[in-house]
Amino acid sequence: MSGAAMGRRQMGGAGNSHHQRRYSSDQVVEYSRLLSMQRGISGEFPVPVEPTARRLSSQSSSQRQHREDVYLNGHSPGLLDLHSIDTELLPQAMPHSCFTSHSTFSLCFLYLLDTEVAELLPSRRNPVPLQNNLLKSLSADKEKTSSVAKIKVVVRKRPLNKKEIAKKEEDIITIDSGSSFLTVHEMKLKVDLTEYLEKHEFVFDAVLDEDVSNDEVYRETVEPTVPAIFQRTKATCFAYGQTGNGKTYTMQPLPLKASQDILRLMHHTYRYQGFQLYVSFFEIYGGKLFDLLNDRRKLCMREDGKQQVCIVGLQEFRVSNVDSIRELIEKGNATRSTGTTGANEESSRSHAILQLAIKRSVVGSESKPARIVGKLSFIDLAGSERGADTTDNDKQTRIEGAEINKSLLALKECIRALDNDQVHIPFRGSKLT
Ligand SMILES: Nc1ncnc2c1ncn2[C@@H]1O[C@H](COP(=O)(O)OP(=O)(O)OP(=O)(O)O)[C@@H](O)[C@H]1O
Repeated sequence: MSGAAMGRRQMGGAGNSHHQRRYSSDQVVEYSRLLSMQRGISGEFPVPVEPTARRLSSQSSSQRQHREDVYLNGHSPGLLDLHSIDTELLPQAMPHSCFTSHSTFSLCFLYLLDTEVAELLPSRRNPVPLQNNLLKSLSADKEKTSSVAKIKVVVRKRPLNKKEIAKKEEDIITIDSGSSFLTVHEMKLKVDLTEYLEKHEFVFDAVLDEDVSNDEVYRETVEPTVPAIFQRTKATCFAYGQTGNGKTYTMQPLPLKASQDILRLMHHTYRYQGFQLYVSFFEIYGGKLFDLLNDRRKLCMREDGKQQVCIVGLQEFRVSNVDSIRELIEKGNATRSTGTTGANEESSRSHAILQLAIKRSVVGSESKPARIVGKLSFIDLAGSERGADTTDNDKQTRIEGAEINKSLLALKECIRALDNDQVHIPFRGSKLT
């Protein structure tokens, strides 16, 4: 569906210009911006039909060469550390305040991990191998010297929904199958008001098309991190994107799949080594914390003597089989705050954080509390919203939207500070951070 629609758009314009982004972080920013802007023009194009295959094969060899050059000269799709993430990872998205579900139909799906884990991860699948030795050594150095975290950015496209199809909205993204590229087609107007399409190509660590299953999403994103959490690593996987673009749909199956793998490792590879698995699930709603596994009990966030942030009163459940984990996850999901926005009838109005903690008791002192070894956190962020998406909504929904955007802005500030190696990271900007 999307391919054909894309072809139509491309051919429908009076001309084509072609932009390729050079840095992954720019990609995230520019990508969000472009997607946001499309709303105003959706459904306004002439629609001559041009199948995707023809469109792609009609690309000139120089275009293809250019694309390869970009890959070889700086688009190593390896694990990104924060130094390679542009400081403007999220900010442009927020001030633009023009998020819309109607033609923004993909989400950025990221995970961050502690430095230790980078070495433990299997080597990435590079669609185009780095051939330049200098580049190779630079990227190796970068991986080694990354002092804070590693980040991997995966984008998943969702299909147009019924509402969008009914409104004859256009699909503005094409993905070359098996590649890490995606193209956003932006309609522009010349000074003489003739329309033309500008193509923007983006490279991410991975790009998943609309027909990709949740299992494949898991394999691409979370699965490689699971063994690492037995090796004193904390990994965080979060879904970012505007309201209605599929964050919850994508995130919900992941913790259960991860738990299955964790239990398998505990019962086989790490058998008799004293590892235990704990589940906790809470949400941040309106700047306050609520335990989703304990009747939405209000929780407090405190810093201990070691400057570690603790969530006081959060219930953790020790689990040893998949069924009990499934029950807990379902219970938490059912308790989560949802509402309706102009863009999503069942919109999550909170950031939901599900944590799978691996603990271990010291041999010989089983009576003492087990110590944490590693943690896998899944954060289903609330969707960012633009003002126009909330005009139909009541006051409460608009207040929620403002609070959500505020916390996402704080998240952006932290990523920016980490990226700039700043001494002060504004983690106190929001409960989320
Ligand atoms: N990849 C997909 N394939 C099929 N349907 C999808 C896909 N992604 C999302 N959807 C559908 O789109 C709708 C909105 O998705 P979802 O609730 O996950 O969005 P969201 O980003 O979590 O929104 P919000 O931020 O408002 O909570 C749902 O009905 C969901 O089933």
